[in-house]
Amino acid sequence: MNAVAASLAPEAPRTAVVLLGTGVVGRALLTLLGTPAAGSLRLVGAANSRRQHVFADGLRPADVPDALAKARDGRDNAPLLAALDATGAGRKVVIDATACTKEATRHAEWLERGYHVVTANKALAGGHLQGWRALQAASAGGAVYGDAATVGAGLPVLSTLRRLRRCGDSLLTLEGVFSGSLSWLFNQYDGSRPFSALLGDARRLGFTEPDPRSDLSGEDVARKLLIIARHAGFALGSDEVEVESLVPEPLRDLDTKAFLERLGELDEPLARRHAEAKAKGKVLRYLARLNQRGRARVGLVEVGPDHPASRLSGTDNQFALTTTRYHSTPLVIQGPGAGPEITAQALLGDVLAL
Ligand SMILES: NC(=O)C1=CN([C@@H]2O[C@H](COP(=O)(O)OP(=O)(O)OC[C@H]3O[C@@H](n4cnc5c(N)ncnc54)[C@H](O)[C@@H]3O)[C@@H](O)[C@H]2O)C=CC1
Ligand SMILES: N[C@@H](CC=O)C(=O)O
Repeated sequence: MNAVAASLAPEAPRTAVVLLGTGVVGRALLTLLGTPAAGSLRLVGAANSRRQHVFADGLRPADVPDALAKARDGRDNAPLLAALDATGAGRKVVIDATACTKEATRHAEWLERGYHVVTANKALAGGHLQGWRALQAASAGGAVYGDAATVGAGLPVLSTLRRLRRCGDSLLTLEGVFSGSLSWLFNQYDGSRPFSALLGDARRLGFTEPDPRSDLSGEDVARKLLIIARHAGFALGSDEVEVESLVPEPLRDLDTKAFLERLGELDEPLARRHAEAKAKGKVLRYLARLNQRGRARVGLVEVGPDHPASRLSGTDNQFALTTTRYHSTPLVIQGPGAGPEITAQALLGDVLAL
């Protein structure tokens, strides 16, 4: 019997959870919810974009895909929240493992109603400034916003920044590689295989967003930059980040399926950029930068062998934080920054920290 199954008991659990999103990250989380580490949690509902299943006495995580496959079409969050209420649990948690903007816009409302929210979905915190402000106001009521998975797939970036700020330190500048998929792509890309073929691999490995244009357009990196900058006190609007998109103009407005059929059109422009960089003894890296005046830019940069980002491997992210106290040398946080297992662990970690 797995850990969550063992907690399928009539008495009120300490923590009850519902899971939105059973894709790459959601499925990895279901696996973790079946381990002893999650023994104190009761999963009472799960949903994908089309269906949901609710069971107030607790769902075995392994049974969720089957339960959703058998459920009728239809989505409504009210029964999921009602299932949380019905448990009488001390901590009621909505876990958002979707990339859905509509769900993200509800985060503040859930917090206001007393549900803790643990999210991998960056669309609210990294979207319009108004949404960020709504989140801050809603969190003041006591419900917790677990956001570790939104930056660096759980690397201790936001927690470190919060800790520094509590001590009176402040962020001066920020630079690094904030995308696991773009890091993996440019760490691998040497011109021998088409960029589009590598992108196909990155999708299969679960590193990209559901629509990889969110990565290639710089949108996902810009969101992470905004989340960090806002945590550091920069009230940056989403239109204040200069973003270089790697998606050729004719591919920008296609639906996802049509875009995926034309991935080959990415190859020529990137092969050219790669050859130009190589001729100068440099490599390409997709960098995010925030300067002391709050000027923010994300885009493709040629970096020489002396640049720290030139030495990254795999899906490594790198966050170099220069602060009033980490001044002569930045505080650098580096490690894998994408992948279902580590992202799911970041979600579980935030739930267990409540
Ligand atoms: N893959 C990774 O390495 C990382 C992903 N993330 C974030 O995790 C989130 C999920 O990513 P993936 O699992 O890779 O995507 P995915 O496309 O594999 O899964 C998304 C899931 O959300 C569901 N969904 C969509 N709209 C929904 C709605 N309104 N209600 C309920 N379910 C809904 C879909 O049916 C699907 O099950 C995204 O926000 C992504 O940015 C964050 C850090 C790392
Ligand atoms: N698609 C994202 C996943 C994590 O946020 C990335 O590539 O970094």
